[in-house]
Amino acid sequence: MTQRTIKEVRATTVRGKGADYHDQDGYHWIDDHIATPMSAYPEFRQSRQSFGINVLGTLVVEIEADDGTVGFAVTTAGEIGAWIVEKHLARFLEGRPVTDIERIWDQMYRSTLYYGRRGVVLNTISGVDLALYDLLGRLRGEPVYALLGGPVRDELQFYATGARPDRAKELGFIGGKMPLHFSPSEGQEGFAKNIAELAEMRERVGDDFWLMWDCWMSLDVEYATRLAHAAQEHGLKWMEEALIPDDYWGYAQLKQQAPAGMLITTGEHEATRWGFRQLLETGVDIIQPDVGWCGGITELIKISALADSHGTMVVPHGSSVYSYHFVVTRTNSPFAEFLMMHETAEEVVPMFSPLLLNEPVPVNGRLVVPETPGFGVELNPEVPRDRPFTH
Ligand SMILES: C[C@H](O)[C@H](O)CC(=O)C(=O)O
Ligand SMILES: [Mg+2]
Repeated sequence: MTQRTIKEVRATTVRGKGADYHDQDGYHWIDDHIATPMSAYPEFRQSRQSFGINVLGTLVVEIEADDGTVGFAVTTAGEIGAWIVEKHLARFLEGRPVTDIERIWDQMYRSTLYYGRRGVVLNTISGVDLALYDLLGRLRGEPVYALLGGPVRDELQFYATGARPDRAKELGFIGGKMPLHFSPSEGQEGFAKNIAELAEMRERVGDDFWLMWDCWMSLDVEYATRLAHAAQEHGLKWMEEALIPDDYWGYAQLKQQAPAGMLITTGEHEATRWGFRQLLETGVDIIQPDVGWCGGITELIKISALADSHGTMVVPHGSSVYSYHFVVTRTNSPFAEFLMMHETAEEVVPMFSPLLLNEPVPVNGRLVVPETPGFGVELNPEVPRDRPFTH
């Protein structure tokens, strides 16, 4: 391949749906009285949008090579991310060879340490990193999974996240992860309703189907431990993100106190190899980095190797194609998540719809990752984008 250099980096933003999958209008299961850290405040219990879960919006990073080829990626970072890309990070890319992925990542990370390390800065770095992989794949005419060493299995199998594990079973998924609806602030009555929902879903799906709970950072160690023990008789496979991400000590305690055989999982709001090192030391069973938030593919390779050396599985959070191209290359990522973005979680729809074209979805719970170059998706030209900053 002719050595190509990066000509220009552009950051645009999109409002509504897209990578900010919480920015839904109208009824959606994903915003219907889900337990969160904000459930402590009754006025913010019913809707996550009420406390601003959708304020960021989508960031689209495009990287153009000197021959006009454009790679892109999407993540949750909106205008803040667009500013970081245009005003700060672009300098580490423009004029560099497109293969300088490690150097570019390292310079983006080190140069933002004084205001970054986690959160929206790492989301943004992830977006740039993924766009670079997309560009390299397009220039080489290869899917990203080939750049990562090639697949270790022929197809992916998925569990589904949504309010209807019973429907997920009919659709061929291997399990269903449902949101926990009631937080500790909703007392014993809420606790009983949580257990009743699980029991009812177990009735509907039968004994052999995986059922999991996504607790979205809403619990404390005492409540999570009690809930885990009460859930055991209903065959809960794992309890996800029970605690706030900074409570590494709480995760260690929860892992020790949880019933034998029930998995403790977390990590979608964690970032970088150092954050995941701390998490791995707690003994959790599965780590769940979001590829668009944890530092991108470049960082995920390191996180995954670290997890492998601990004997821990890596099952990325959501992330659509950015997850699929990675998961298919790693033996310690035996299955993938599919986030049901259908309003009532009854049908399979593309996760980042309507922003991406050609976004693959599982059929009968399975997917052969397409061999289209890069991540194999295109931006939908009908979705309006803004470029709030330039450099
Ligand atoms: C359903 C959860 O509250 C969240 O919106 C998605 C998530 O954490 C997951 O897919 O995992
Ligand atoms: Mg989750």
